[in-house]
Amino acid sequence: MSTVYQATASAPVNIAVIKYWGKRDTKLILPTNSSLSVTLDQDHLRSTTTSRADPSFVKDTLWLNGKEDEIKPGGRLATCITELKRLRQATVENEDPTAPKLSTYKVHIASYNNFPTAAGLASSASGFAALVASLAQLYALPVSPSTLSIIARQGSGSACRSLYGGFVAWQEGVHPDGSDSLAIQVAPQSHWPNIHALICVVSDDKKGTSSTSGMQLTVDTSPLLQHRIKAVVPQRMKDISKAILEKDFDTFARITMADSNQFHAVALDTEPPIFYMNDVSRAIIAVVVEYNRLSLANGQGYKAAYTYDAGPNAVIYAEEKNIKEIIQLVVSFFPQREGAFKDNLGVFPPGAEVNAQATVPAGFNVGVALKREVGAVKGLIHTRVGDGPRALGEEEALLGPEGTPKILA
Ligand SMILES: Nc1ncnc2c1ncn2[C@@H]1O[C@H](COP(=O)(O)OP(=O)(O)OP(=O)(O)O)[C@@H](O)[C@H]1O
Ligand SMILES: C[C@@](O)(CCOP(=O)(O)OP(=O)(O)O)CC(=O)O
Repeated sequence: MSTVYQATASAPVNIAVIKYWGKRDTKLILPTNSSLSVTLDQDHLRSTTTSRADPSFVKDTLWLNGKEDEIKPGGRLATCITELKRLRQATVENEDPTAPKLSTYKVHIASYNNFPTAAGLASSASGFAALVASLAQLYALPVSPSTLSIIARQGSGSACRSLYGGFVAWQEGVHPDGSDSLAIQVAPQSHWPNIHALICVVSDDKKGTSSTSGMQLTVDTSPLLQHRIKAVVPQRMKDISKAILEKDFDTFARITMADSNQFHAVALDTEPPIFYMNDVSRAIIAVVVEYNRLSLANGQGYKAAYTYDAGPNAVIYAEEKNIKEIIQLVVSFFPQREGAFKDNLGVFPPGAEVNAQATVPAGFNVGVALKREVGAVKGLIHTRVGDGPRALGEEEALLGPEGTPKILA
């Protein structure tokens, strides 16, 4: 029997606290500013990808969630695959003439997201990171995650940050070829493991204006973006990195919310204007603002930080010690359908009905938002900071013996 060259990896989602919005080079995906994110725990949200190289395959093929996804020549997927084959040849095959020439074989790739694709839950980030991680493993590339991040970046900018766990910066870089536009780890998951996240799924529909087209419209038309790039982001990158290293949640929260607000302000400053948040998003902001007001009045500083990407879903970052109170508060305004809250981290007693846990802290002004109907927030995902891509065993492989997906859509 001939050798099967196959590898499986999973990769996490990341949610930025300093937002990437704008490219200076659209082909290489070079950003107009640096950004910084928290990698979320792939025990809860992940993309898993299996890659196989075989001389009998006739074309590079990708199945996403069991359905074939076209690999357009010159497109983002093709670029990532080509770059990884090039790296295999340069760093392995040219060094060791006995190494199998995997770079000359076509690949079959099967990937699965355990959450909705293209719904503003950063599936492109975990998806391209898992693709790059699985091919890097298949090709036994002797390179760092930062080097791999340069390739993932060319799949989707935000994907470069999912090559590391913990707290991750994407340095914008200065070289026109993009060789220094890469991800670095500011701090590992273990540095501040009690950073938790509550994802409030306001909508899991495919969004109206994609990040890719939206950000280019902003680059082309928004005067406010120029101010953001020059005068705001550089200082925020320094300040939030320091806050992370010092585990200073108060500063972390203040900068996170200010940066989300400014990202949505530059979207609004675009011609024609782009709106990603809706009334439910804004009501969640009102609840978090009041929660922090109360906490500040009690001398406890900020206890929750909201952030929104290119869609209406909220991510609320908080320290573990406050997350139960925050979930109880959120369900007071946004009651959940049965089963819509997954108690991934065991906040409530087993079998507890989450709506029955609803309560607001003493002194909280409930007039800041209206209580919504069940399902206005479709789901709540409680997760936390997590690790970087994982190599998985054969039992987790998504390709069957023939090199086609085990599960079809
Ligand atoms: N597991 C995967 N493997 C390869 N590509 C993927 C994977 N998951 C998603 N993608 C790619 O990412 C695209 C979705 O990206 P898009 O930016 O529209 O949505 P999103 O990532 O959910 O939102 P955002 O990046 O704005 O937070 C998919 O159409 C597909 O091309
Ligand atoms: C709002 C954001 O989530 C934008 C993400 O944009 P993408 O990485 O999806 O864009 P492309 O590079 O064109 O694929 C902010 C962020 O993640 O930093």
